[in-house]
Amino acid sequence: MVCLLQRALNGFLVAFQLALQRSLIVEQRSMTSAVIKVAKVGGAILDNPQALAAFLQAIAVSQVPVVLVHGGGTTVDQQLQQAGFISEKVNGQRVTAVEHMPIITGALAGTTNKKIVAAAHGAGLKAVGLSLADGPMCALKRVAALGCVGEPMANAEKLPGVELLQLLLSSGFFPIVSSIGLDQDQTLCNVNADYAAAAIAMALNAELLLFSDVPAILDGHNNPINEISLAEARLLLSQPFIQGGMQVKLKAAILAAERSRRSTAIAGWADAQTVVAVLQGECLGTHIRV
Ligand SMILES: Nc1ncnc2c1ncn2[C@@H]1O[C@H](COP(=O)(O)OP(=O)(O)O)[C@@H](O)[C@H]1O
Ligand SMILES: CC(=O)N[C@@H](CCC(=O)OP(=O)(O)O)C(=O)O
Repeated sequence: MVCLLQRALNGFLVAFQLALQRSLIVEQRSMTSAVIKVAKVGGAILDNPQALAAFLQAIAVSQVPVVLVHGGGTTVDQQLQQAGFISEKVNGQRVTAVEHMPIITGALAGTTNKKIVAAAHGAGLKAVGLSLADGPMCALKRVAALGCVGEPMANAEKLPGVELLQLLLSSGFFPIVSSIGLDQDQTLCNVNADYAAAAIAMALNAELLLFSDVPAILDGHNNPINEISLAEARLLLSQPFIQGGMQVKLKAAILAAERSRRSTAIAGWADAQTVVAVLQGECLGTHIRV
């Protein structure tokens, strides 16, 4: 009798394990076939460890394949200042002297990247820290007027770093990418993180979601702008209330929407529920429709 019961129990356990395995495989398959999202988070989130943890938790629960590109402008400001350097921005991009590059590389590809990797492990994600230079992920042309600054160039062929990202995603890893890249002479360059995210989104044919310290693009009366067409977004660029970092962000969003023919979003990172909703395709923040 005991023996029969034991056998029935074993049979049940085997069937249960098989069902579990099958559902995990189905879930993994649907994760890898879903549209990839390239999420970019501004560096200001690092000043708020609780918000960073909640943001990463939101990515973990969203069940969406995500590549995270991060900024770190505030950390760069602090570290350049500590070293006695004066730094300025032109139209939202940092003028980067060659002697600033070791500090900027350390701040973005080192301190910032590894702090986010550590926090992502805390959220249960299999985080891997990379930079644009790994592979590499995109080709850059120097913007001579800004010093050691690179801007992504459109690339017909898939670069090895893009394949690396696809490999990592298909194995369940969570790539976290800083915006330090290489120009055509293989020299390190500082790249604005919004442009870096747009370039990766285009290369992966992914959807671009730019998370910032503001909930949306605000109009001249400080009201959030919700859904706009690509044509309306282009017109917005010349409006006087689009200033500094938002100029670059809007340009990056337009570029990605134009090239990938996918809607892009500019939303806030401060509320984790908003982050989950945006990752799952809800129209919160500013959406540029294609
Ligand atoms: N029209 C606008 N709507 C919203 N934010 C704007 C606007 N114009 C300028 N900004 C500024 O842009 C900032 C976001 O850009 P940035 O500082 O580069 O953020 P991030 O680090 O998230 O990329 C906001 O904090 C705000 O101060
Ligand atoms: C060329 C350029 O502007 N590089 C940026 C890179 C970091 C960044 O973009 O950070 P945020 O997203 O936090 O602003 C910089 O040096 O600040």
